[in-house]
This record gives sequence, structure tokens and C-alpha cells, in this order.
Amino acid sequence: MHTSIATVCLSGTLEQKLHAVAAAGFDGVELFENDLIASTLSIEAIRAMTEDLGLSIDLYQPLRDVEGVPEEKWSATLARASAKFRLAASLGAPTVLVCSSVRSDTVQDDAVIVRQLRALGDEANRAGVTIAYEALAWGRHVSTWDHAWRLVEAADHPAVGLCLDSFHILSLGSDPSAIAQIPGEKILFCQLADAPSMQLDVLSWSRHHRVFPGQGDFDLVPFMRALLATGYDGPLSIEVFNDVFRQIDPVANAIDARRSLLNLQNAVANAIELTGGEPPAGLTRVTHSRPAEDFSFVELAASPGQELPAVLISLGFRFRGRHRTKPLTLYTQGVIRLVLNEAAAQDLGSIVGIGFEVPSVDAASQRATDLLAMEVNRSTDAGEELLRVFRAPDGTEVSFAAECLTGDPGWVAEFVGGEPAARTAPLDGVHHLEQIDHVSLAQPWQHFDEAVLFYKSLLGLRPLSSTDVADAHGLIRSQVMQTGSGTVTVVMNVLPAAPANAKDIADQYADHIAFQTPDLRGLARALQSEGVPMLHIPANYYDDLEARFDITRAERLELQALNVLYDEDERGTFLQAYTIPVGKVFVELVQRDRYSGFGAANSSVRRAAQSMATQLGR
Ligand SMILES: O=C(O)c1ccc(O)c(O)c1
Ligand SMILES: [Mg+2]
Repeated sequence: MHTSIATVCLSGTLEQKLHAVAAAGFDGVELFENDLIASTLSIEAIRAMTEDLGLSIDLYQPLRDVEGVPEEKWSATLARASAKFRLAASLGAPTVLVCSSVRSDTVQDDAVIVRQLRALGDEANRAGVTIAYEALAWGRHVSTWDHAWRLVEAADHPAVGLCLDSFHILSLGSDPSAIAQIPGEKILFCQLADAPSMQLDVLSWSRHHRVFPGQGDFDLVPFMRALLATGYDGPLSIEVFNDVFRQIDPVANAIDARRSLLNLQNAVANAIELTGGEPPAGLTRVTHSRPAEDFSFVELAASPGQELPAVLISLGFRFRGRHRTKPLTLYTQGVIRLVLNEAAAQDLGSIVGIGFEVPSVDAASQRATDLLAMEVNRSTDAGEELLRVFRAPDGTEVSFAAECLTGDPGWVAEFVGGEPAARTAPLDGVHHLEQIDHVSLAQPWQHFDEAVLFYKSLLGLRPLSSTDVADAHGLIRSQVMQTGSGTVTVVMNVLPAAPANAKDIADQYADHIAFQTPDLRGLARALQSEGVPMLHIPANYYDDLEARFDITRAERLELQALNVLYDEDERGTFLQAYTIPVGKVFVELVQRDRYSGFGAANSSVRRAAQSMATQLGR
């Protein structure tokens, strides 16, 4: 369908915004009044620029407080509206958005509003444009889509129709299904936005926290299905007011916005098909690819001289060799494969790449391309396996690898000079790491929403619990993303803005990788005897543990001696322990017994302990 985006979504001058919108592949824009007024470009120049960029101006907006107007102000209001209709016409915009009035003197009388909408319609008609009437969720008298529709229906004017904005509808918890009863030609415009669930007045929620479809908690699919059932085939336009999006690079942000529209159209088409329907031909599809099934490898930045290899060997990994042509080394344990990259830049953390096993590398790569992900060109030499690699918003290189049910994937043979594989590499014949539990990535705060949509739409990871972890230097937002089968989990930790002493702080915001073991106590004991430095957990934590849970003194003392943390949920128990940070990365060891969480209750203790370890130089 025709895709559009409101200029208010993006940062920059009007010219920068228009270039970003065109570069992302949108068909048109909603021109926000403030962007026009503040621009040094003439109306003719704006029109010419959009045409040159291949963009249409689909909507001019907003026109405020022009219905429910007290009698004495009506003629001035009509004159103001008329000027805006002529402006829209000279921009080549077919439609002006009229939002429901918010002024305290709004006449709260439907008959008055209907009469005024008709008069506005006549005026718009004269200028050769139409008006799309939108109920703001905080409108003084009109705040719901169905009220707005009753008024538009009653006005019964060819130049007066509706604008439906998913935020205003879903934020009030309104049921969108009856939208399907509206004649499609009376819906002149559709604005799309998602938002996280919040307990906040709806105006502040809308003006600061909207996000692109698929990044929040709203279910836009039923809204879209009702809209499409009317036969609507006008623009699908993103309208998001978001404090972060107003600050970030408009080019990347516009691409993220268009990814959200591609993903939404595809999700709607899938939902229609799933219930035996025929999706409208105009919906853009993306290549189908099933979710990631497992981790294939994790690539870490390994600066020379770092202790990471020694720690890995202590944990039971085997050195499998150096890459034939690249500055890479490989360590494996069973199905866990870690690639250390000596050449990798490590701006934020230490995990620079993740390989995901997918059912079809071709389908996953085509889907990534369809969803506008940026492919990374990696040099390959003759005989080397070509990996398809895409850059995630945080810079992580995401690779797709074929499923590998037995033995090693083909690329492992490119590493030479190491030890042969062993199914497991137990320290004392019993304790070992079985698989990657999760990978945790530090996220720059500006790219968090983009990252959620990236991992969700490309890899089928779904956002689960989100927790705020307090530490001495700020609040860290921790978002778990997991595939439906639970085999792949990525945890995204959003860093507070860099404080003055950024270097110290940055050291603590380490990425980490967590491994599952069937016997964490045994492993911790073995590591202790090998002298592997584990993160020291303070005694106060164990006092608290003893008070909170039904554990014996002996159990508490054992956990404390081993620096093992404990948690429970309704279903089971959880043990976790950490190595001290090695460079910018640390290793977490977990033992799960039917427990499905990630030890969130322990996170702030862990962070405090890490902070202490970093300050002590260890
Ligand atoms: O916040 C506002 O005022 C505003 C203006 C125009 C819109 O389309 C909208 O959804 C909100
Ligand atoms: Mg709107």
C-alpha cells in the first residue's frame, strides 16, 4: 500500500527529513505545520523538492480547534481554516487533518459541530481539498473514533471524512472491530503508531512515548483488519511523537519506520490468511522465514593479552585453532562455539557478532533484506563458507547459519592447529557446560526500540519481561527477547546516558554470555580449585536469601562459599554465578530447574559486585 510518514517523527530540517523519508523508500509524507512554518524554503520549493524526491505530500496537518467553535469566533476560525486549505492546495496536498477541539470554550453540542464540519467542507471544496477529521484521545468533547464517525456521517459532506489514528483508538482501550462498518471512501487517512503500556495521562503518553508499530504493546493487527475490511486503500502513514526519535539520525530512523510498516503489513496479511481470508493485494509481503532455532556461534572481541582464552579453557572449552586467513580463534565445548576476533572494534561491549541457526539461510537472508537490514560484506577466500551477515542497530553482526544437528558446521574446518573436538570437555569428568542459556548485549539508549523491532522481525524473537535494574550509577533497563520455543534468548540492557566518568562506567556495562550447566555447585567448586576468579557476592546478600527463602543454614553457607546466587519462581529454582569481568565481557553460569526467569531479583547485587570488582582493578 502507499506508505507515508509524518515529518514530526524525524529530527533535522525539513530538507533533511524529506531526504531521509525518500531514502528509506516511503511514497509520501504528512507535512507537519511546524516543519513548514520553520522552514526557509518557499511553498513552491517544498513542493518541487518532494516531487524531485519522488514523494507525494499526502496530508497537511494539523488544523486545530476549528469545530465546536463559539459563535463569536466562527468567522475568524473559518478564515483561518480557509487559508490553510489554500496552502494545502498549493502544496499539492489533497487532504488537511482536522483534529478534535481541545479548547476549554469548545461548544459541546454535536449539532453545532456537524454544522461547522459542513461549512468547513464547503470551504475545503472551494480550495480543492478534503478534510480528515480525527478524534484526539484527549479531545474536549470528541475523543473517540466512533463519536467522530457519527459526526462525519451526519455532516454527510463529500469533502469531509475521517482520519483514524491507531494511537488514539488503542490508547483508550476502544474496540476497533466496528470500524469495519464504515464505508471505506469515508476514511480519508490512516495514521499508525504503537506505544508501550503505561499508567500516564493520554496526552503525555502520546506526545512523548509513541513508537513505531511492533515496538510497543498495542496489537495493531485487529485495527488494521477492521480498516482493510472497509475497502480502505489510502495511505498507511506513521505518526509517532517520541522524544528519542526526535534526537537521532533521521536516515536510520526513517528506515526503522519503514521496516515497521513492512513488518505490519506482512503480519496483517498472515493473520488474514490464518483465518481463511484473502489479504488485499496491496499489502506488501516479506519473505517467510521461521524463527531462529539456536545459537550457532558467538563472536567476541579479543584484544591480545586478554585473559579470556585462559578463562575459557578453565571453563572446559577446547582451543580448536586459528582461522586460516583471518585473525580469529575458535573455542568450543560440545555445541557451544566461541570465536575470538582480534581485529574487532569494541565500542560498547565485547560481543561483536552472533550466529543464529535458522531453518533456511536463504529465506532468513532474503527476509532481512526485505526488511531493509544492512548486509555486511565479509571477504571470503576460496573454499570458505560464505556467511550472510547483517548489522543490528547496536552494531552487532548478526549471521545466519544452517542448522547443524550433528558434529561441527562446515566453517569450523577453516580453523586449524588446535585440538580435536570432544563432545564435552568436563573438568573432572562430570561438570560441564551444555549450551548457551542467553547472550546479553549492551544497547545504546537511542537504538533500543529499533533493536527490539530488528530482532523481532528478522529472527522471530519476542519481547518478554522488562525490568529496571538499579545500580550505583543509574538505572538499567533490561529487556528479555526470546523465540517461542525458548531455545534462543537475547537480553538487551539499555545503558544510562554516558556520565562524566564514562570510562569507569563503560567498563562495567559489559556484554555477557550465559552458559547452562547441570551442576553449578560442582562446577563452581572446580573453578575455585583452579583459581578462576569468580565475582564476590557480599554476605548481606546471603542473609537476605536465608530470610526470603526456605533454605537451610548449610545450603546458605555453601552458596556463599561458592559465590553462587539463588532465585525461585512458581515452578522451580535457579542458581547463577559469574566470572569477574574479563575485558568488557563476563561469563555467567546458570543451573535451571524448571525456572524460566533470569534472576532479575539478583541483578542489582550482581552489578554492585561488578562495580566493586572493576574499582579494585579486577
Ligand atoms: O498531539 C497532537 O496534538 C496531535 C496532532 C495531530 C495528530 O494527528 C495527533 O495524533 C496528535
Ligand atoms: Mg494522529
